[in-house]
Amino acid sequence: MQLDRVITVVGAHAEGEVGRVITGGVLPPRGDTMFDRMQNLERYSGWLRNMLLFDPRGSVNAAVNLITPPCRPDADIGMIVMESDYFVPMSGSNLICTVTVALETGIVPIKEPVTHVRVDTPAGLVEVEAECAGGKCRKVKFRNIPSFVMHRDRTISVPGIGSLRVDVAYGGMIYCIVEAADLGFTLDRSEARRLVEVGERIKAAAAEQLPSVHPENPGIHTINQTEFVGPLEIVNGIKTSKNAVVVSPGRIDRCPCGTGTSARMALLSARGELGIGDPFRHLSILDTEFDCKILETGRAGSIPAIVPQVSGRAWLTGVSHYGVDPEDPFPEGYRLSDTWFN
Ligand SMILES: O=C(O)[C@H]1NCC[C@@H]1O
Repeated sequence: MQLDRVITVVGAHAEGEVGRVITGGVLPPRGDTMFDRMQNLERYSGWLRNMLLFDPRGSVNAAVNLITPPCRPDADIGMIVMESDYFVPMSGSNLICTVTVALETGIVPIKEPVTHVRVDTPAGLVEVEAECAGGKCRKVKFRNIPSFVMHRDRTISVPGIGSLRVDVAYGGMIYCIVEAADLGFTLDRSEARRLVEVGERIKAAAAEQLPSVHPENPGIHTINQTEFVGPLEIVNGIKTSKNAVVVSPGRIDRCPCGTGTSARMALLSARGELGIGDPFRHLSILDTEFDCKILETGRAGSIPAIVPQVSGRAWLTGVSHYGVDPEDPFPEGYRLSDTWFN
């Protein structure tokens, strides 16, 4: 066996969504903030994402995370999320996977019954309460960064669809939020492929027609996901809804999407449909769940925001060592449109 660049990765999924975590073989990128580090990793070490996520070592449904020392003195770890098309400031499922892996592999010592972990992310500090028992992490509850509405009740023109009413909100990434019923969707699993096709078209149109920039960090800009939402209903006394986020280049988030949930809670709050402290249950296309609420109001620059809390669970799936045979014609992998959409 001859392998260059041997990298250790612990596999995990959060409520169905794959979030692999690098635990060895990669040095932290340079940068004074986690946002700088994320940009430097993308600029100078794009091969890492390509090698681990593209075929033949990865697959379109996965994301990979790098744990680093934090930049902030008040944080315990840093986290950089690499998704197939974007290095993203924050991701709920990837945070849940990263914290669970950090705890269950001993990178962060477990304290039972609750371990507090402060995660320095490119989007800001995210405080985590991890419920732990028997040496395992059984629930990750996190206080996300301030989330807010960027465009309300706008009409865009989408090729092949025509006029469509949408909202745009930020929850760690920028989402174009669409009522699924407006396009005849019920968010059943059987609709996954069609949701992807339509969702990618909506994303492209919305990104062009509704410029969106974070008021405190101009480096965070442009709609990069479509979130289809179902009706808000009361189930067993809890405000409950289903959603399906289309993750580029074209697949459905398997979990209820932590950043999409945060963006949606900001919209529900702006519409007067979700108050501070109201329990909110968000379901994925697989019917897995995040339990959530709005903790308090906040601000992003001068824009009113909410501070969301999201909780869910991750499970470890294995440990792998990835490397590159020096004779391999695909050291950085490849993407083929049968599964990669583009
Ligand atoms: O939970 C989230 O925020 C996400 N899951 C995959 C796509 C988003 O990063």
